[in-house]
Amino acid sequence: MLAKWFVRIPRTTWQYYSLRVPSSSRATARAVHLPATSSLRGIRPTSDGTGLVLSDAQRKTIYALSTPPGKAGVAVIRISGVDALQVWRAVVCRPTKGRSLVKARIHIEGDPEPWRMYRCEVVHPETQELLDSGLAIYFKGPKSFTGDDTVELHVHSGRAVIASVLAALGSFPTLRLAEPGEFTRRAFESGRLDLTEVEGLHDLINADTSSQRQAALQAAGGILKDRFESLRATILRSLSLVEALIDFGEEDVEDHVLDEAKALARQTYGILGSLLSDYRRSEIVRTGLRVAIFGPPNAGKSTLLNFLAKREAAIVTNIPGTTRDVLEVSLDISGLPVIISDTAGIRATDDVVETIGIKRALEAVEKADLKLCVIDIQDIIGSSPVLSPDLIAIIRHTRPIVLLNKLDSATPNVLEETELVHRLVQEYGAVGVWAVSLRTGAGVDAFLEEFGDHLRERFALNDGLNEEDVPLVINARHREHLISASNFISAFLDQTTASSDGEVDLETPQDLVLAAEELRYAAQSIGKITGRIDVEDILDTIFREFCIGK
Ligand SMILES: Nc1nc2c(ncn2[C@@H]2O[C@H](COP(=O)(O)OP(=O)(O)OP(=O)(O)O)[C@@H](O)[C@H]2O)c(=O)[nH]1
Ligand SMILES: [K+]
Ligand SMILES: [Mg+2]
Repeated sequence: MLAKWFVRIPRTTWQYYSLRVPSSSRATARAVHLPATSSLRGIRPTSDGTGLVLSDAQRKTIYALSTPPGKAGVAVIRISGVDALQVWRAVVCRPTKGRSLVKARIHIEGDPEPWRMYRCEVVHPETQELLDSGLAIYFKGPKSFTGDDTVELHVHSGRAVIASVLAALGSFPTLRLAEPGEFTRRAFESGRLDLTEVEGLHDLINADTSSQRQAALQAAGGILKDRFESLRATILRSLSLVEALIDFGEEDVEDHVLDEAKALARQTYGILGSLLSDYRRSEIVRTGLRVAIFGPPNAGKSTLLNFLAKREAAIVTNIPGTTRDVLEVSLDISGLPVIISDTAGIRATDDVVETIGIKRALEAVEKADLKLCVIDIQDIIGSSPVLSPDLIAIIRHTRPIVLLNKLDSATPNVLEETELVHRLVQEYGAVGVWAVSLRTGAGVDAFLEEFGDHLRERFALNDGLNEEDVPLVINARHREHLISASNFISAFLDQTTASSDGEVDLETPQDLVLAAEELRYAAQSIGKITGRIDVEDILDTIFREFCIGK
């Protein structure tokens, strides 16, 4: 059981440190000595955002395979915690020439130099049996990923080798297998990473496309953290001005103090607004851009999907009305994650199933970030073009990119003489028209290249996400706290803004105290994003999503 006790060290009238420590004597000693030490390792803020918690999980040494299980060149096994060095002393031996499995092993003299790779043999700590030969490295805390002493064993990645090394580590009574994400959790708890960096790391491991990788690197590298911390600092500066007014009264503080506090709040409010308005773009980078393919039957919509997916994802036949349901495929187009859906051809029909399919097609088009209308080029050539009024109405409404397919069936300069092409853009509002043959591949490369550029341009997803002025990629959790911070700041501004008679409605100091409270809550909301404010309830969710060994 954890005995909770708190050491409160007053800082200002409203800030204090508190410590919650386990009841073991060692932890107690650390807690008692804490104020005198400069290092705050293993300590993080408490729920009120002003104190610090000493993590009890910090004690146990954990180990796990950090590379995917299975046959490969190298497997990395990580051991992290106070006993890491002890593990090294017991299992890491000097490489020897004769490969006898049973002969006495020579342990490396003295302790390893940190951050240096050693060629070694890995042996069982009790039987001294040779398990594998490989490499070992010792990271001395706090300069390690977790912040604790860490040893990495690089062995051959075979099931039996990995199993024997893990079993050997399991024979240490003080070691236990790490839970999913536990190494990262310790990095967070020791203050090496904040929550946005943890999330960035998670996204980096799961990044499939280059834009996801860039956004994840941005977060993992602390850019999000820095921006959020600076927002929080601005709110706190505003708050300290209001606090000064409260503490010293209007007579002793210069006139413009409240104005200055409000200007800072307004500035923050603006930044929050632009972060939030950019959320859809963030979502696109994180989860993918939705593109819907639609058009008349038999235009080659499913052929296009298969072409993009590089596999036979959808059924293609020359029978109009082949596709009935919406079919979704995740793709990487020019480094962007794209979820592309193929839909039923739009036409008037009595078929019940097809009718439902067409309804779903229209819904998918409505939902999509980008609409791609595929039309058989034959349908628009000649004196009597056959685009249905329904389809024209949908084009007008959705402003799609139009792909004229089956160029192979037309004469090369067909587009110049086709009036409808010009009308598609000028009258119906298509954002672009390309002509291709999905059968011969003519025009397809040019289309894909320009399509990729179009996506990047339209959603401001240019290369160089790490540049200062590039918008940040935020996730749903960040968004929630940004919204509440924005609401609190707006409430503060309301409460301190001149009423209709031109007088600021702050009759009593009490009013100012209440307004200040809004700023305090706003700062707390931002603090929750970085994990500066204790967010115990969501930690489990975040770390559970990691794999074991990370
Ligand atoms: N000549 C020619 N035929 C093509 C081309 N692209 C596709 N087709 C053919 O057109 C027919 C219809 O293709 P699909 O991909 O099934 O068309 P769809 O738009 O998905 O049709 P539905 O699902 O029925 O609405 C098939 O026979 C394809 O082989 C092309 O560029 N040139
Ligand atoms: K078809
Ligand atoms: Mg189809």
